[in-house]
Amino acid sequence: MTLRDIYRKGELVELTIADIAEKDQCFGTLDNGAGVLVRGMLAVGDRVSAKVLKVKPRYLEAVLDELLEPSEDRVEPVCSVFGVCGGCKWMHVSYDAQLHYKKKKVADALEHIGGMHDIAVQPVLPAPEAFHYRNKVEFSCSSKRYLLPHELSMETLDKSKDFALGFHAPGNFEKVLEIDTCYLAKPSMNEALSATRAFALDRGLEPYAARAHTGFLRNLMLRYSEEHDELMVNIVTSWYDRELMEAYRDHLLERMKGRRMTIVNNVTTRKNTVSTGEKEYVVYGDGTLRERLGDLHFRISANSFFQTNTRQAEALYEGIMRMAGLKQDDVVYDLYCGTGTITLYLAERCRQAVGLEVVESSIIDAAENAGANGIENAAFYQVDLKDFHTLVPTLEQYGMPRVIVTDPPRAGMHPKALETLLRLQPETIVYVSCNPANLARDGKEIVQQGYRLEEVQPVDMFPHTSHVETLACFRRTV
Ligand SMILES: C[S@@+](CC[C@H](N)C(=O)[O-])C[C@H]1O[C@@H](n2cnc3c(N)ncnc32)[C@H](O)[C@@H]1O
Repeated sequence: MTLRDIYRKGELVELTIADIAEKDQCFGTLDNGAGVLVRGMLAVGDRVSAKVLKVKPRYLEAVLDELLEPSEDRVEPVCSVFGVCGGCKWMHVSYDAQLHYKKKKVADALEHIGGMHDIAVQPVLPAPEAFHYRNKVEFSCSSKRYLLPHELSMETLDKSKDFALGFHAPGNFEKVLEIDTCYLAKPSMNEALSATRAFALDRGLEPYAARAHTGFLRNLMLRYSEEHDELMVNIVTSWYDRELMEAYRDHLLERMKGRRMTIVNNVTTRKNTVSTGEKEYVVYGDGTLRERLGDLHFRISANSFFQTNTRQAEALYEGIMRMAGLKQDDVVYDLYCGTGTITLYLAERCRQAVGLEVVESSIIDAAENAGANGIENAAFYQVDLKDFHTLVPTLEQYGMPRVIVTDPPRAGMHPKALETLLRLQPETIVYVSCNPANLARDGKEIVQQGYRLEEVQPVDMFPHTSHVETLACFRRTV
């Protein structure tokens, strides 16, 4: 008998959740041994009833129908829109349990995808703050409000359902869920959110309609400097209206008296929902923030890349430095260097650091950051790393790198970039990864080319989400 002979779509099954699975799903087995992938806000140890969505040849796909007995790992989520907003998928489990499952995620990927057994993954380095840790949050404005079940019947919402400022409902490019307080954002960001909403509603600002590509107010992007307790408010609109922006400035300054801030207006006519404007107007202050990481100082503009959890970024970078084990005379490459933060950390401890990155504005920021910090032994090159090999002859002027740090985007390294890295045969490779599966895939190749995976240190940059950053140190054995 196959599973298809036993189960039907829509049928309810009862099971205990045994493990986490890909794509924020969980896994469990039925009494007869059949495996079930379950969607929903679940915790390992929950006893649930789940509705079958698909019967696959070897397992079932199901969705949570009812929580029968809660897991001991469960805690009360602090956020009233938890479960609807896609931002914090793990807010209902204790922080200790989150760390445990993040470590397991890394260990499982290394074993099952990377074929690397007996790797001692270190306990996850916890974040110093579990809430209000984000230094950048981006809210969207929409003419279509995503209504919560209890709001659907509220007549008072008739008017305000045509305006929402918050986060996109998961998988919905059009509808936005109103957010009053985001528990990952800094308190001053929540103040700016509510002040902006009040201004927009009072002035009757037309919210952006994604499908029709009409409307004025598109996004509210907020950044925060820990060093100066200063906020950057970046209001993204479809066109520029100077008088209105001046009124917005006065409104924010009045509503948020005593808060240090700078205000910019990015204007974009593009269809996509990215907050990068085609033109930027500085409305108040100088339009940039200053932030410190370790001994280094950075200037951050509205559109530059910067690690989102400032304090934990320092811990991450300290971990990289420890694994890199630099000597005074070393040459080190920093692949996918963004605005050069890691490169500059490295440069302080070696003879020459070289940062490589594809985005031109990031390379310009990186060179400026080097100058502002008085660092002369850091060089930056703009390159798509799949073409890394074409740059190698130019880089020979610095000498061979003993250490290479690589911090690729979620997709991991391009095979040609990895091939070039391995051809350079550095003694040490420090791989910084935001995706354990791709770390395992690339790690497998690195190990096959004569390296030993010596240390794996996961770092929690994003509490209450399932994301985990990992540092992996590979040393050449031949
Ligand atoms: C995870 S971020 C690393 C940022 C930086 N290391 C830091 O700590 O701030 C990945 C970086 O890779 C860059 N990138 C993405 N694809 C690339 C490519 N094909 N070649 C070079 N850089 C790329 C992105 O622009 C981004 O800055």
